[in-house]
Amino acid sequence: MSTQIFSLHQLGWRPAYAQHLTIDDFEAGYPARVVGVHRNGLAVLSSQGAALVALPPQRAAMAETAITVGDWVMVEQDASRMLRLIERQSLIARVAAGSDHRLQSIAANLDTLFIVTSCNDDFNPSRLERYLALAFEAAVTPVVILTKPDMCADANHYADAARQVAPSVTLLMVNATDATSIAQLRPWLQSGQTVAFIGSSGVGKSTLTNMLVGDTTRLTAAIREDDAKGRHTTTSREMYALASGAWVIDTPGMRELRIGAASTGMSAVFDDIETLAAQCRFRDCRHESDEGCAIVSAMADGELDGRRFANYFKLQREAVNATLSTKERHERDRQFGTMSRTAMRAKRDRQGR
Ligand SMILES: Nc1nc2c(ncn2[C@@H]2O[C@H](COP(=O)(O)OP(=O)(O)OP(=O)(O)O)[C@@H](O)[C@H]2O)c(=O)[nH]1
Ligand SMILES: [Zn+2]
Repeated sequence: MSTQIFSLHQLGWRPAYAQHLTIDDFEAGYPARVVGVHRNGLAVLSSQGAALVALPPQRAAMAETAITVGDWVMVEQDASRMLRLIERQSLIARVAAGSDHRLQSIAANLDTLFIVTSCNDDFNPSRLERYLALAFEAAVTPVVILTKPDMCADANHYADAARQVAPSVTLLMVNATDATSIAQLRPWLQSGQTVAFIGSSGVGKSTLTNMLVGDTTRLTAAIREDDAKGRHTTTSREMYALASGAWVIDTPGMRELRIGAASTGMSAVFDDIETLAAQCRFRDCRHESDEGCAIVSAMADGELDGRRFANYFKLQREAVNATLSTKERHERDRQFGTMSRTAMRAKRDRQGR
């Protein structure tokens, strides 16, 4: 079991968390940060050290969706049992696979989301927009990292394209294999800061984190702890400390993110398009013909990239889908089913069968 003890401040505690707690809360328990979520409880770190705490019975069933890595919880004094979840400052969630489109928590209380892409074929403005919308929706500050500038003849071409997509977002060009270059990340990696890396396979996320972990013992290593019945259990952590004192959240869920109901995030990334849409002559403009449509006219003038508008449309559709209730989705699927059956019948009729 890890013996390192962190202060609340080192663990990322902020005064804002205390605003939602009462004196009674502090008398009953103490705050702890969730570093792993398991079927039999939560792996937490607090100023008392590492522990595996049980979930209250009503929480256990919904633990996987309700509490996530990075969360702050109150733990009962002496009982190793979670009392309550402390209100989050930010939350990355995704639409769960399956038909009910539940929102599933992935990572909580992040300060920065590093969006990693490379100066090569991986670079894709639409994917960048998707990740940016996700960060803004989660209330996390995005920072774009362009890796492999050393392997490309014209890295500035990629940097310009990234700036065009997100003029107000910080962009760093980082050779992930070079410690001097990685030092550019320092302002976001101060003690108690929590970050995550997102991006396609092979863009350099592990290279970056491995370099940043430095000499300290990597805390992702499984730790052995006694569970409530005195048995040894092995728990793995999905949040670990960097040499600088910052925390990295690295959960499997981070690698499979789809956008959810992201209206705030969409507005932050596509404010240019939403401003244009407000100038269309008709309030319900579908932006398809040039009759008083500010968007069609901006595309014709070359002021708005057709690719960007198409991606806005696509993400918007995904976001709407995510907010439909199961009943509405069934109704839509049923209508679609009727439509395709009618089409099939028409086709058979035409073929004289
Ligand atoms: N020259 C150079 N090589 C890099 C850079 N960033 C990453 N690489 C190399 O690219 C390869 C893939 O990097 P990884 O760190 O494994 O990529 P990843 O994003 O963690 O990939 P997954 O684990 O599959 O998600 C490794 O061989 C790295 O050494 C860079 O900035 N410059
Ligand atoms: Zn329009």
